[in-house]
Amino acid sequence: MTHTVRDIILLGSTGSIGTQTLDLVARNPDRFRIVGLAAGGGNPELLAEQALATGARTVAVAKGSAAQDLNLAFYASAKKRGYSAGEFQIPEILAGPDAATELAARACDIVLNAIDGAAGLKATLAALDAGRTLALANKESLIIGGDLVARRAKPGQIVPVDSEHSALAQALRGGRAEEVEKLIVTASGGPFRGRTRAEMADVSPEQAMKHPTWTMGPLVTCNSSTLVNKGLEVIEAHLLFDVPFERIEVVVHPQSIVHSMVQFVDGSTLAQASPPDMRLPIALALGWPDRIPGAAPAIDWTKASTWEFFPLDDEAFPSVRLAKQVGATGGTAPAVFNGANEECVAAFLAGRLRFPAIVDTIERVVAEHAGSARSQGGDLTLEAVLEADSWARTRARELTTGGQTLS
Ligand SMILES: NC(=O)C1=CN([C@@H]2O[C@H](COP(=O)(O)OP(=O)(O)OC[C@H]3O[C@@H](n4cnc5c(N)ncnc54)[C@H](OP(=O)(O)O)[C@@H]3O)[C@@H](O)[C@H]2O)C=CC1
Ligand SMILES: CC(=O)[C@@H](O)[C@H](O)COP(=O)(O)O
Ligand SMILES: [Mn+2]
Repeated sequence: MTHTVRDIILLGSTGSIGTQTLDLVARNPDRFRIVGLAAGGGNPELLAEQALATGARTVAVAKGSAAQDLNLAFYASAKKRGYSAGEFQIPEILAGPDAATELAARACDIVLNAIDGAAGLKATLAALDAGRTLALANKESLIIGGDLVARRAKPGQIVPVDSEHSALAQALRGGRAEEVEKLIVTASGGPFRGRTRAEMADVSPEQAMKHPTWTMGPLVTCNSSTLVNKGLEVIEAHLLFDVPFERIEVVVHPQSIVHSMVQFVDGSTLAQASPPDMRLPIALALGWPDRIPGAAPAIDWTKASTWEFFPLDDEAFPSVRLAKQVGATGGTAPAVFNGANEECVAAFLAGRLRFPAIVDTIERVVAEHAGSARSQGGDLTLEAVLEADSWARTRARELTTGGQTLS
């Protein structure tokens, strides 16, 4: 069966999701073509190599100073490939903090946003405003943008890449919206599953980076160790599928084979199960609603296996409860939650903050925000979200430096 080739602009191409996406695209040239790549500028050699390998027309790099490195890297890569001068095309280079946003609005069929953190927000808005299908891995942009993002998206314009939300979207195909009883979001439980708060007091960044089942970028990996990732994912599920928070539950599933489930009013639960491999949800998002044959290995049912499910330990991991409160508050509260988290994760990974202080600080910054004028309602604007994000980062920094480090 022939397919129309879909042109893709990939934001965050040098990262974990980005590189897995390029692997998938390379294996399906009859379906997908890369027309644009964006990265931060931390790895110009890899970005140049990717651009030459894909023939991307345009390359965007956030660090303005990286443009020169990129140019040099293109020629070095071309030389390494044995290309003569006329054999390769130097792509257009966009450089600066808004380069990815400019690229996201360029002609294509799909923008896959795989930037990490709040930095992906403007590009998400630009892709939606340009009418592109947005394959969304950058969960933070939806979560902090909330209604600002949701009201710019046409029905079906945002397709989830996040494994749990891809699973939920698949299971939701099994019934009508009014037949949904609840969403069950699964969590690996992270590297510290089973520990008490006291037993996590002195864990190191290296320990937090040892995710039990997934290999991911540093921010989402640290967020999985505090369960902040799961809290973010509950808000993401609420925004994507319009299910109230009280009907979204988290269950710990250490094997990370069931990627989430939908329970219907008749008592039936539909689950999506596959070995933990992000190429499957990436492929489904790019091919939606079609499935891409061979996207990732399936479960080997000839082998014995055990799947476990446990209730979440809210005492040891309060971030999910906090995220639900923040999500229900809405407005700029999610931006404050996420901004404080990104600041504290950076401090923890740099060895400047103890692990328990990540969620403790988020809790305190969120509480201060709730009591301040800035959290008033009304139509959310980009300026208000960015201001709340910046305030939260500053406040988190103040609380965790100058001897005020929380327990
Ligand atoms: N990794 C995974 O398995 C999963 C990830 N996600 C989500 O997907 C997103 C990406 O995660 P992951 O791939 O792990 O992250 P990584 O840290 O591995 O990669 C982040 C990518 O974003 C680029 N980047 C950072 N800032 C900018 C910017 N301002 N403009 C353009 N590019 C930028 C980085 O470029 P550079 O290399 O130059 O710094 C890098 O290519 C996150 O939101 C994460 O929560 C969701 C589910 C699973
Ligand atoms: C693969 C993916 O979607 C990640 O968000 C993953 O879910 C993180 O694992 P946790 O379940 O430990 O948060
Ligand atoms: Mn996930």
